[in-house]
Amino acid sequence: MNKIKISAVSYTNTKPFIDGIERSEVKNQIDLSLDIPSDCAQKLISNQVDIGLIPVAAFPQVPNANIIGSYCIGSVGAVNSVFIFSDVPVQEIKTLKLDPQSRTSNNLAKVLLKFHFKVEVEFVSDQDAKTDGMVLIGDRTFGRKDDFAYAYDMGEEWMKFTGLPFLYAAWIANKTIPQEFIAEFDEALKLGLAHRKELLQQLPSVPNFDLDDYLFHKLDFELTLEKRQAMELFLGYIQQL
Ligand SMILES: C=C(O[C@@H]1C=C(C(=O)O)C=C[C@H]1O)C(=O)O
Repeated sequence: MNKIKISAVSYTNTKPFIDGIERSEVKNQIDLSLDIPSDCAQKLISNQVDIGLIPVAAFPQVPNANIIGSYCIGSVGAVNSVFIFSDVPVQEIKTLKLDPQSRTSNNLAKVLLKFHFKVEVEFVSDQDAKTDGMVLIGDRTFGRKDDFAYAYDMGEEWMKFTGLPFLYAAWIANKTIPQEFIAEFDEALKLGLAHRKELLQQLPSVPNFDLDDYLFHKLDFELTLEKRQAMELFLGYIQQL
């Protein structure tokens, strides 16, 4: 049987899932690659993989997109790894650098600035540009909050804006995947989440960052109905940008 090709996020947020796959027989049915989120999305869009843990902002670009399983990368309020870092208060931001590794959080920044903070901002892709602030996601944000005058946690701001949790990335397929495989894959993800304590013992500690709190309390991996509603709402806002 051909292996199912999967691209997953290469950040710490996905390590419990990878650990669960490694612990399970299902790994023998998978050809796994770890990529930055923007590449996970690109690989799924261009059919280089069958399933990706991809930024939900890219969902509309995926042919035959369907969410599989019961797990995701989400948060209920603050997530502590998706930020707008800035030198000035948000109301004074005029220019903002986007994160080339992101698809969801770049759009989330645009949505929050326009509809929640109600400020008009110019968005810049050039990483060398001098701007009032920047979007930064993933491990590169760990312990960085104090390096900037202002740090806005976008999971927290989204919750203030909508009263909903947020869905950053979901396991999305670009074709019909056999139900039997999905069930086995989902069990592996569940197993990985159940072994987070052991995983934490293997991970090197990060200065000024509480990894235990991050993997147990900030990230929320359950793909709930509310998170799906948040995704629908978010995609609707993106269309109004
Ligand atoms: C919580 C996070 O969620 C992520 C944010 C993503 C994005 O902005 O496109 C994509 C995948 C997730 O890794 C994070 O990376 O810190």
